[in-house]
Amino acid sequence: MVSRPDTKTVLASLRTGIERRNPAQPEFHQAVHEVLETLAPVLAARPEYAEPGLLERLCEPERQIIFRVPWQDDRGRVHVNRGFRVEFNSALGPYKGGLRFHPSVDLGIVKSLTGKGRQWGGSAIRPEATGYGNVLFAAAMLRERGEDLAGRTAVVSGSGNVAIHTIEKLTALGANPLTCSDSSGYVIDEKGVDLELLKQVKEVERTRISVYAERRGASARFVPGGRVREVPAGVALPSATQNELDEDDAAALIRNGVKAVSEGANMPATPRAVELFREAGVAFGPGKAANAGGVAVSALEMAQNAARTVWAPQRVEDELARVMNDVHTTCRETAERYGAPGDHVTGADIAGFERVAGAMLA
Ligand SMILES: NC(=O)c1ccc[n+]([C@@H]2O[C@H](COP(=O)([O-])OP(=O)(O)OC[C@H]3O[C@@H](n4cnc5c(N)ncnc54)[C@H](O)[C@@H]3O)[C@@H](O)[C@H]2O)c1
Repeated sequence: MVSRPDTKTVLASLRTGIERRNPAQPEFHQAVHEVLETLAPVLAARPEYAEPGLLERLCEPERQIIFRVPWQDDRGRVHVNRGFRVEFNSALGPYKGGLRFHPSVDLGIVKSLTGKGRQWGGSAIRPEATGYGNVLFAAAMLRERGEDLAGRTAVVSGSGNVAIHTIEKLTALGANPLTCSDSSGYVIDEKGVDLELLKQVKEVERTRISVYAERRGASARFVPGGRVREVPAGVALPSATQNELDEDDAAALIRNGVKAVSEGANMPATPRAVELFREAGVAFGPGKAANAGGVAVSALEMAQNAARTVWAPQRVEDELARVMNDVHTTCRETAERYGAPGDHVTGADIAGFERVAGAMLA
């Protein structure tokens, strides 16, 4: 009789194979590793998932396209960059995507982003929804523990699309966002970030975040090269870029009593930082669930287009709130079902996996 290798051995050999086949793609390795780690209980409970090469297929994109992006700078010089499109898995229907323009972009980063099933939303990205949705997810995690977002201080990193709308929603729900940042450092504003001034500096004038502090007056100061972890707060919403929050940041946030951390950016917390939050019992919202608001509103937009109707903004916001609550409930219930109550990382990974794996097997 041939004995089956145990789940741990299957996952370890899969991981080694993926690293060998995809060299020099650390973000992709990180994304795969994070998910595989949480799948052990579902593979042990449902051996059929391990049989038909399902995991191997899930970890290999259906198609990858690398293409030329010529562009002209302000002096009229032409540059040639590379673009990447990764179509990972269409088992649940059409691919969903976004656009990222950044010097760090390569194939490994693109492979680590973008895949969300229909239960998380749908196709492209709408501006306010990712930040709004992340705040709603953080609020749901706090509610689950009998706590409230209103009245809490928050640290937000970044000052782009996600950060700005995160700050807007925090303020609307009665929390106090104290910080925003860019790659030059961060601003702390004791009175709470002034959204209009931030938009003027970043969206209109497109200048450095230090200009915000120069104009804001006594309540704000700019900390060059600093990291928002230095600021004590009840909630942290990293909303800038991948791997911006490392284990030292996590330790400082935990020491300062953070209650909830929710990822607005994709993979902003390093694996070790996530581990520390989970060990410390901090409510942690993984980006694959917490920042799904953008794709959710895109799906709502498609529904309106198909019905040739336009919903009032409030209706879209109400729908977004419903979707984010559903995403949170799915994470919570799945985590409970697999013996990890309160662990939204496990809940999000297993719920997403079950959905895609089920469709592929069918
Ligand atoms: N826009 C969306 O709807 C959406 C949806 C899901 C996930 N995301 C993810 O959220 C993140 C932010 O997206 P965005 O649309 O706001 O991008 P953006 O380009 O509008 O903003 C990024 C911000 O991060 C800042 N930043 C970059 N590197 C930094 C660093 N090292 N330290 C501090 N600040 C830094 C930039 O100055 C900028 O303000 C990305 O990881 C993106 O993939 C965005």
